[in-house]
Amino acid sequence: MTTTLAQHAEAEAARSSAPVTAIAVRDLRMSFAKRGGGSALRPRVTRVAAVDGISFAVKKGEIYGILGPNGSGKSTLIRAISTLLIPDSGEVKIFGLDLQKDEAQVRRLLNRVSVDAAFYKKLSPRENLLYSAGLYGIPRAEAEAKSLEILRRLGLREKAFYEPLEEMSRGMQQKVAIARAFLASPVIVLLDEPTTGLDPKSRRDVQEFVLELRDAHDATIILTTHDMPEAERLCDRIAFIHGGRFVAEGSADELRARVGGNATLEDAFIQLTGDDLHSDDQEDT
Ligand SMILES: Nc1ncnc2c1ncn2[C@@H]1O[C@H](COP(=O)(O)OP(=O)(O)OP(=O)(O)O)[C@@H](O)[C@H]1O
Repeated sequence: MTTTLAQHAEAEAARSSAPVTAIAVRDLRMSFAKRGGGSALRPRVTRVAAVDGISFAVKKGEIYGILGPNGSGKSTLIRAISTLLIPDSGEVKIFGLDLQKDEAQVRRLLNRVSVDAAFYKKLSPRENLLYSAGLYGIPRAEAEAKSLEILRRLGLREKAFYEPLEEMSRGMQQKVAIARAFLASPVIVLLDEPTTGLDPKSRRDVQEFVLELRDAHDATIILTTHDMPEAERLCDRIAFIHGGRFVAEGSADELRARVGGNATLEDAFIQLTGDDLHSDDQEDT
């Protein structure tokens, strides 16, 4: 069997004892055209910078959190890293592979979970997961056992495994999306607000599952959230994003220390961004 570029990059990473950079993002920029003002015949179109020159690096096995309010650019950043959007400029490297030049290789290393996950809604979680497993080349019996184990672990009752997805709540569908992302034991997982809309018990199930997976499989994870306790609990390092820019980066302790005293992470966010995480979204600011 020939060694792919990606396998080679991973093997190189495993050989070295120094922390390996899994994801390196350099000066990434992404803007969208937005209509506003002008007349009905001649609407004014302006460009809105959703991601405005972001650079950061994530080490192999790290859980890196991106914390910011609605409209701050989290999803756009995740979509650009997962090859769903082509950025205006900048560079993303995954284990040294270039996102655009080596797209096919990179795609095999990445898995993204978001609330807008695409499924065959008339089919059950079992059918959807077995279909995806087939695409990953996982044998059917193994896929069936693994899917069931992950869904149980995420607190989904077994009966739901066989019911059409369209009859399930959004939270349950979210768990199926998470199960699918972890089915193939991916090297890098991009979790776009994985617990938004989940009840407290489900949120905890998902958080514990994410921690276990990182510990058991050394997966590298980027996670976006607006939940402070979630960021503190899961993330080795956190970046505060505001208006498409990273305003601060560090461990939760480091971010709190930058503000001083007995500051909470929320205090740190407010002071460092000059904004409140729970204020109205940033889309029109
Ligand atoms: N497809 C698009 N077309 C036009 N504008 C977009 C598009 N996607 C995002 N935007 C704009 O880019 C900015 C950032 O949006 P983005 O969805 O990345 O924010 P977010 O931090 O993920 O928000 P949320 O927490 O609500 O998911 C917003 O101003 C948004 O309106």
